[in-house]
Amino acid sequence: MRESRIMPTETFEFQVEARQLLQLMIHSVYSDKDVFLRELVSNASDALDKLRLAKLRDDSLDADVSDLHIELEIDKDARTLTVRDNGVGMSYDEVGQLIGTIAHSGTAEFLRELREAQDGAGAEGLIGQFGVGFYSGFMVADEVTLLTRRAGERQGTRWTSRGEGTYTLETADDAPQGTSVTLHLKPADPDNRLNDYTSVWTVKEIVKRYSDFITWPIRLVGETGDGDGAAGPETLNSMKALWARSRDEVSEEEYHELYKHIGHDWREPLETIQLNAEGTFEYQALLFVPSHAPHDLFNQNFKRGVQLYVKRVFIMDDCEALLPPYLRFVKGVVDAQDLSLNVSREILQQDRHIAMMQRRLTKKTLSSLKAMRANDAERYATFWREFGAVLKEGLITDPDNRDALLAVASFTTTHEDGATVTLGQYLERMPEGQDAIWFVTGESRESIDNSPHMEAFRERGIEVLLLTDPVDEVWVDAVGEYEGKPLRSIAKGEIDLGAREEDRSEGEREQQAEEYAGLLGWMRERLDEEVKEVRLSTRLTVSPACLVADANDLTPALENMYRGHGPGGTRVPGASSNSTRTTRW
Ligand SMILES: Nc1ncnc2c1ncn2[C@@H]1O[C@H](COP(=O)(O)OP(=O)(O)OP(=O)(O)O)[C@@H](O)[C@H]1O
Repeated sequence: MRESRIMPTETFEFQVEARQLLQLMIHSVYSDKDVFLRELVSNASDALDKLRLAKLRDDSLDADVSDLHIELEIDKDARTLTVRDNGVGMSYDEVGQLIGTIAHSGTAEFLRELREAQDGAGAEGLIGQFGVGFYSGFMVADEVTLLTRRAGERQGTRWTSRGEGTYTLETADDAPQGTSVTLHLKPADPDNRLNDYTSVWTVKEIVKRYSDFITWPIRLVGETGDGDGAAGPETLNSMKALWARSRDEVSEEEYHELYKHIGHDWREPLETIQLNAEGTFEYQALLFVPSHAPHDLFNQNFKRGVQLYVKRVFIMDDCEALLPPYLRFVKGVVDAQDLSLNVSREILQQDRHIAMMQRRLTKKTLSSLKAMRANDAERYATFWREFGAVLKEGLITDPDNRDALLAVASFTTTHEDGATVTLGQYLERMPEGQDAIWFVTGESRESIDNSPHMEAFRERGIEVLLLTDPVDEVWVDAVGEYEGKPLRSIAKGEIDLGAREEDRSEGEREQQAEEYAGLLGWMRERLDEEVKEVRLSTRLTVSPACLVADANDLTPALENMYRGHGPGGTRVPGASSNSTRTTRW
């Protein structure tokens, strides 16, 4: 037991961002206010997971884990609803840190997006993404009290706020282990979708809808509306671990609610992937592909990975060893039978079984994406728009799965506006005699369209892949060729597209070269510092001149990126090289 200390009641100001968020909650942009209960139950469930794990790892921890559960208590007279757990709880300092501030890095961006979305339909979706769970209580309550005691500590803490800029903190001697959050409910206002949360029926219905899969019992105590309650408190959820059940037993809605719980997302996932591995090393996995890319997907410290359970016991969030970095957008649960409960991140990185699991989960995910592409083009287009740039990193870092990745990697081309093709489809419609897969890279579609390099290709009707993600510069190099056809940049090296009717004959070209030799020589001299060579070209039809890189050089877009002018903070794995240029006239 830790020493207790008496702290007088102190009033604190919310951090600026927290205050802004609270204001948004109070004047809620979120039409479905019922979700506050999902958020509080979700926090309670996490707190129970944490305590069970802490006790497993340290048996001397002075905490009771004999009946871990969540309680919902309704008091109609006082118009309160309390969500209580006997989980890990929080210390006095933790309450101040976790509840009074917003630790999430993306908060500033979130607030900006939220303000922009205020008038649009997007605002609702944003809230779920940014871990503002606890604050959602202020959508339905005008005062919130949190009483908590950290497992192993003697003294508790009481936190109270009306959400108006300040909160109070005081020590409490009467706090049981765990946390209770009491909401002093606003009057019901069905017109604004503010339901009566003192209604037993309403509360039961919300739990069933949003939290049925929570693996801890959620019990209704106090006013249960069921007579004298002699049969003991009623458990509202079925507690079924969805990943351990066969797919035909579980509804899509149930999967989606689990996704929202673990993915901290409000929207439905795009795809649900289930895997049940039997044999010497058994595990079950339930993976989800979100429908939207998170705002920090390309940040170096993006938290990636799925939740790891061992025999139904939660072990860790963000277990990155189970999927490669290019699948970092995948969320889900993996429950392994034969791992130690004490397994650490370091051990996982070196474990041979984990490496096998990663291989299998990767293949399963890629085959699901392939099936999605084949069966539901529209859904796949959403997937590719959101996550294509990430998946393409795999073309560089995961040669073993390169074919599977190329089977789903989709590119816009000069042929069909908006429609995408795989390299396979490009080859299928490639005219006889074409000896390369042509591509162009650039920062945007517009810059590509205006590129003089496109002229000859446009003129001859040769299909060109339009690549605008920074990673494109690198994977085309790493992959090099597809089915024997080299991938070639239209902006690099000598290009011979074959003669057209109106093209000049060899003799004429030689004559021209002689005619312009003086001018070219003069230019070469003047531009000596800037370019390697100046020569006549057939690749232009309208523009007078263009810059061309040598076949092995960086393209201008990549060069820009390395100089720090490119898309900020973006990581491109495996890039290298330096640059020289040729100017053509
Ligand atoms: N019932 C609880 N027991 C113990 N700690 C809690 C409880 N509720 C909240 N916390 C702590 O407060 C933190 C902030 O909670 P909050 O709901 O605001 O965000 P979050 O849970 O981290 O994110 P999200 O809502 O996206 O899950 C939690 O991460 C947790 O550490």
